[in-house]
Amino acid sequence: MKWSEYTWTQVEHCYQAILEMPFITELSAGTLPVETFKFYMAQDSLYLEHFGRALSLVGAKAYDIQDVLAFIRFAEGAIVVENALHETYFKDFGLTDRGTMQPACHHYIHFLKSTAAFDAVEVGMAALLPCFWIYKKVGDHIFQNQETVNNPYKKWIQTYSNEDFGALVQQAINICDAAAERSTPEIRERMTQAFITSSHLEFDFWQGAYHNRKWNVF
Ligand SMILES: Cc1ncc(CO)c(N)n1
Repeated sequence: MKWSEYTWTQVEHCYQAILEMPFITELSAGTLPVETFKFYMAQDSLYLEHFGRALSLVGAKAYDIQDVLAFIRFAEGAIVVENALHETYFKDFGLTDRGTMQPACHHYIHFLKSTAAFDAVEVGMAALLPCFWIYKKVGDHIFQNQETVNNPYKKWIQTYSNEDFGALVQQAINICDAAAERSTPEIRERMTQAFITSSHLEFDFWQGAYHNRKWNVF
């Protein structure tokens, strides 16, 4: 069994729970409050910028030159999506200031950056994989179960259910499988743990947005 196949079985429950989260079901139905989506979008803009930085760092550490190239392209892609958020979604939803990182985003990004910086490169790759894979699966799920014609969040759904994103996701999975294959059982276990942690943090990112979770103000 491939590392990715085994590891996915470890997050299947988390993934099923994500599909049932109010953020996801309401986004899918088009009934998610606009203020909730705006909070999510502002946080996601910050997320994507720093996700791009973490991808670049893993790219710089990769052994295989093709993997270096792939991660640099992923990083570019994350920053291009961030720009698209700013150019279109922010304007569509009347958002001007993205503000500062709130707890869920802060936790996730700092986990990604510290894993990318301090752990083995394979573990960094595995930590970054749910950002691709879970979004693709959630995007496809929402796309297939859509009932609303004029969903205000249609563009978001298209971003993650389209085939171009699907190809990138498959490439990221393949790179992780090849890296796992070349590594040791100990590293593979750390890869799995990092993948599980990031999957939980994906859940928490949506949960934090749904509940408008912010730092205390003193
Ligand atoms: C929190 C989060 N994870 C993954 C993606 C997709 O790359 C995103 N836009 N935001």
